Amino acid sequence: MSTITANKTTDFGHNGIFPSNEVMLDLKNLKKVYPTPKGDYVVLEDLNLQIKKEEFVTIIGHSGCGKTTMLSMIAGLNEISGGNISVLGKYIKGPGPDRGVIFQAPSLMPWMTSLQNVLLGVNQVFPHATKNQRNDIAKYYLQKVGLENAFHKKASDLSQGMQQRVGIARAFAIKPKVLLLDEPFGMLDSLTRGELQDILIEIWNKEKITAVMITHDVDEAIFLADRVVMMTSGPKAKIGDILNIDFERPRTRKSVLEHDDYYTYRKHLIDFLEH
Ligand SMILES: Nc1ncnc2c1ncn2[C@@H]1O[C@H](COP(=O)(O)OP(=O)(O)OP(=O)(O)O)[C@@H](O)[C@H]1O
Repeated sequence: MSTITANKTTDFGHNGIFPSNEVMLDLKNLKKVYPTPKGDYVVLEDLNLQIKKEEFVTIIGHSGCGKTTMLSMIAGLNEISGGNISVLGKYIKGPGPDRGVIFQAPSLMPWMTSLQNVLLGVNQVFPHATKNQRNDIAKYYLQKVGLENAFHKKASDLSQGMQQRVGIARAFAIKPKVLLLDEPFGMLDSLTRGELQDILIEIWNKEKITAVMITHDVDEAIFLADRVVMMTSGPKAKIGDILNIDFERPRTRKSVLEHDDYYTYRKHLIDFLEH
């Protein structure tokens, strides 16, 4: 039986917890202030987090604590008010192809086909590849998400689950170093959700990229993650606690549910959220 290793990140200090050559993503003393009519609102303050290469990290925390704010800052879509974020030791200065994003709603171009939607990113990131090569990349990832029969279907004709599959294919097809996922399965029924979790893990495992995913679902957080990061409630939210999930991979839902530590992990996360 493995043991629970829950580390308080407040003990980590600012020099990091992992050797620098193992770190993919480094958030140092991160701060975010939103100006509001009532004055400045400090959402995040002194937030420190390191994420290792090829790690799958899930983020949980109360609604409104600042999870999306943090993720959008990593994506380079939201300005940093203080501190810094680096990818492989380089400070980020805006969005870039090294970071792919999957949102809750995939925001596809509704009049374009699945293939055309995936090609939008591929064409930008691989401008020197031939048209055939770019088509092959886009089709490869569409096949991976089970859309081999829907290359030429318009996005507006696809179900929500299929649209999210296109969103996943689109994000992987630009071959990012880091994949950022903001509640990607939040709007889906549980069966589709399970299927897409399996697809996500399969491609993540094959591509060896780093994944950071926000979820409100404690079971999803445990099933997918190497570590579950818990954010404190705002204002001035930071990392409150981190839980290492020591289950072997590949995992099945059954093996996870039957594991001796499953309910201990679950209780740890629920206790954190309830206090
Ligand atoms: N552009 C903005 N201007 C002012 N306040 C904002 C802005 N964006 C977000 N906020 C506020 O910042 C806080 C954090 O929002 P954020 O969306 O990051 O939280 P969250 O943890 O992702 O929430 P949820 O789990 O509900 O998605 C909230 O109080 C929100 O109202």
